[in-house]
Amino acid sequence: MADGFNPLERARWLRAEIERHNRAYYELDSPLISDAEYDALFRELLAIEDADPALRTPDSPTQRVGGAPLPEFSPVRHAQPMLSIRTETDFGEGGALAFDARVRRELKLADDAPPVEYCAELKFDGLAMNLRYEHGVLVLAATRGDGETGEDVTQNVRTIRELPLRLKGEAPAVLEVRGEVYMRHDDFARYNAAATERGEKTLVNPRNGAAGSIRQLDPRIAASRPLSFFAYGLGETQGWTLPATHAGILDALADFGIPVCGERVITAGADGLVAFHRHVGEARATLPFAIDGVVYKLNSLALQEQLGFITREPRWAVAHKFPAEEATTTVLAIEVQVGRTGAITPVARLAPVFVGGVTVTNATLHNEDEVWRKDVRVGDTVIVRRAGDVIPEVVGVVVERRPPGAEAFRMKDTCPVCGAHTVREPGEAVTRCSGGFSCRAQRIQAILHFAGRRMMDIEGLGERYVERLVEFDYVHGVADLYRLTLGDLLEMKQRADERDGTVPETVKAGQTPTRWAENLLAGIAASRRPTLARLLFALGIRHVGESTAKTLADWLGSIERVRRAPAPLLAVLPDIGATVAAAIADFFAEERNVRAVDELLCPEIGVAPADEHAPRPGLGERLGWAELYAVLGVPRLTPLRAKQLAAVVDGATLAREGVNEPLLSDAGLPADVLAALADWLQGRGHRGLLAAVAARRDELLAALPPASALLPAAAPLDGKTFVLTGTLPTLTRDEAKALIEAAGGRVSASVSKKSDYVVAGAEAGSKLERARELGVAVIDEAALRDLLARQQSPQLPGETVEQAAERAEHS
Ligand SMILES: NC(=O)c1ccc[n+]([C@@H]2O[C@H](COP(=O)([O-])OP(=O)(O)OC[C@H]3O[C@@H](n4cnc5c(N)ncnc54)[C@H](O)[C@@H]3O)[C@@H](O)[C@H]2O)c1
Ligand SMILES: [Zn+2]
Repeated sequence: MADGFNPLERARWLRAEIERHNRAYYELDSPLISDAEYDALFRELLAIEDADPALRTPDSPTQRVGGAPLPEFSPVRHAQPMLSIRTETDFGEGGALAFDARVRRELKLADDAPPVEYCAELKFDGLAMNLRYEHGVLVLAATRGDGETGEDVTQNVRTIRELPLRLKGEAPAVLEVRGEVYMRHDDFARYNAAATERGEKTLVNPRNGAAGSIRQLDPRIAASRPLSFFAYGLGETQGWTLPATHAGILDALADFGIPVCGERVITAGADGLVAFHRHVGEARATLPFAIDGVVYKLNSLALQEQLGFITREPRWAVAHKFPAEEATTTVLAIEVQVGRTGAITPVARLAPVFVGGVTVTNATLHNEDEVWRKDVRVGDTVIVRRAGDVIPEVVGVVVERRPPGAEAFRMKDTCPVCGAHTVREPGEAVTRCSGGFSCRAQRIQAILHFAGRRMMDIEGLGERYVERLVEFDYVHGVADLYRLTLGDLLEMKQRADERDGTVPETVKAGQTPTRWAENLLAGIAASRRPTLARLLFALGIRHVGESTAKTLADWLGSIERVRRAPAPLLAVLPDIGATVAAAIADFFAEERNVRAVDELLCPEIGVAPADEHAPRPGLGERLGWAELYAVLGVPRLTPLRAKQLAAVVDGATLAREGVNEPLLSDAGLPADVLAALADWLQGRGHRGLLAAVAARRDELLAALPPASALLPAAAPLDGKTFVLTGTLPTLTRDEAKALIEAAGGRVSASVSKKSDYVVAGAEAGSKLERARELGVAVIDEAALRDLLARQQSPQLPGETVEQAAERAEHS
């Protein structure tokens, strides 16, 4: 042949290649290529064999089903062969039209004959299974294998909880149920999370998870993997009058107690099939399990019989697939991206591949651990997944196709953008650039976030402009956006064009060359009066997402109040909690952030929330004594205990009467907490503080004083470890321990390098020696009391430290 194409050779090669993939897929449950690629090979072979039937060998994969059964399992000869189904490759309406047309032709229906009735189901993406019930009892479960002979996996199938071991109702002598074993998305995720935790291998996808679990030799392993089942047809039956339709069979199986998927319809004609395909395509992402298409079946069993079978598939059924959500491609490079909070995310640059309906050129690798866990390397062949709108991700590597010399990925210890060193907090998966706002990448991302649609919604301020504005230093912080002039923007564009060597775009009809800049300035100006929630979200405070920003805006009503609210007070707002409250406090503790907010709000720039209001009326009610107790920072008084305390005594009474037994015995607080409370009340100025808060509660709530006002400094012994030894002059060992713990310290039994102090009394023994050896500070009871007394007296709003101390003296 002129072009060197030899169909005989090609067919041979395709057969060998398909065999190889069948083995990897069916026998080893670890495919080397994506289904789409496999299907392409299979179609090509079909086409060659169709063009020249002489090339069709009896052992061609087109003439057979699946793969050989594994020798580890007992073989099961199927009473009726388990076939495959023909796949329509047209993902659009064409697939449904072609099937309906074929059925009508083969049934020899006249053009004006009424539409054919079909049963349409989902095509579950799992593993085909034949369940044999004899007199209602499950006696055998077998895989499809090569269609003739499967594997006996009864032990493993018995572990599927939703499958009845005994059928409901009056069961026939023999009933073989055909269906799919699959793994639900949530079970898959939960299993993988647990496996990761145990340091075990994770499952690549639910399909492989199901297939791999069923073909475990150890039924305990299968039992540990959460599997599910849906029936879709029958094998052999004895002693049963078959229903007249396929839909009738499914209903009957459901009545026997076998799981049958509810997403099925009886419909008529090509239109009905098209509608079902479209409907399922839209619902696909929300289904709790994976499907790879829908299946159409002629509903009437009589008509099914009339059509019969060809080699490996019935003529009366077809699979109409959806575009694959997974594909294989190669990794061209692994780059890292720096996000708004400095988080460094590895990203795989990929050879372009069509998946999930779009061309994908990169996929997130999440973080360093993920890259390691999946061991993705440059040059690797990887399986990429893109489902719905989610960011494409690399699900796994085809290790067999790794080129020699491919090197494992290593995260550099400096930021690729600013060169600052990177840090990874213990217990965190994320590596961050420590450059903060001096890192250009972080600045760019912060500004992009600020301008985003759900934040300040600055029209026209896309990635390209932000990059240039930052790069050429027209914008450093977000406030600078509002200082930009037309001159700045045009100059920036000119500099960028000169540097990039781009010819300025030719003037489009009706567009002046400055139109874009005017539009951008108009977009910036139009963003000046956002809602408070948007502004708060836009600031990019860690953990403050859209809904948290809304809560803050709702309850507090002004950015000033959000800034001044003490963290424990924020923490009692609905759905905020300690982490978020701490993040907000951290944000405003940074000088630069305060300055940025001040700048934005200054009259010259004129960004101002359009909806400031007084604190929500309910705030005063909500901040009952429970919350105020929590705010006051009494040691050991967790929010829950604060609630218990508030249930029996308000702050004014407590300030007046102190911890007295009859008053507090109803609170149900542990003795050590009561002791800590009593102790706290003895502390300098605490009673006075409580009384003052009680007297001025409404005022305080309205003003939401600065954080420093209501909060004691960190407990004096926070994080310090003590060891007690010998007999102290006045304190018992338990009392000393309680005091230390109430002040945030820890008492340990033995001296180590980690000990901060050894408190030694009379007749101290070996611990004292050990402390001296290790150079740990040794103190006596008096010194301990000094440490305990170092607690500062909290201030009230507007008070200096001195004034607070003075007030404390007088109380
Ligand atoms: N990636 C690879 O290397 C590789 C190798 C071999 C096969 N494959 C994939 O497997 C497919 C071929 O395998 P197949 O022969 O099992 O065909 P198939 O999976 O495309 O279709 C037949 C199977 O569909 C299942 N099914 C799910 N829902 C059903 C329903 N409602 N009614 C009837 N059957 C239903 C049954 O288990 C049945 O055996 C190929 O299209 C390819 O995508 C991939
Ligand atoms: Zn950096």
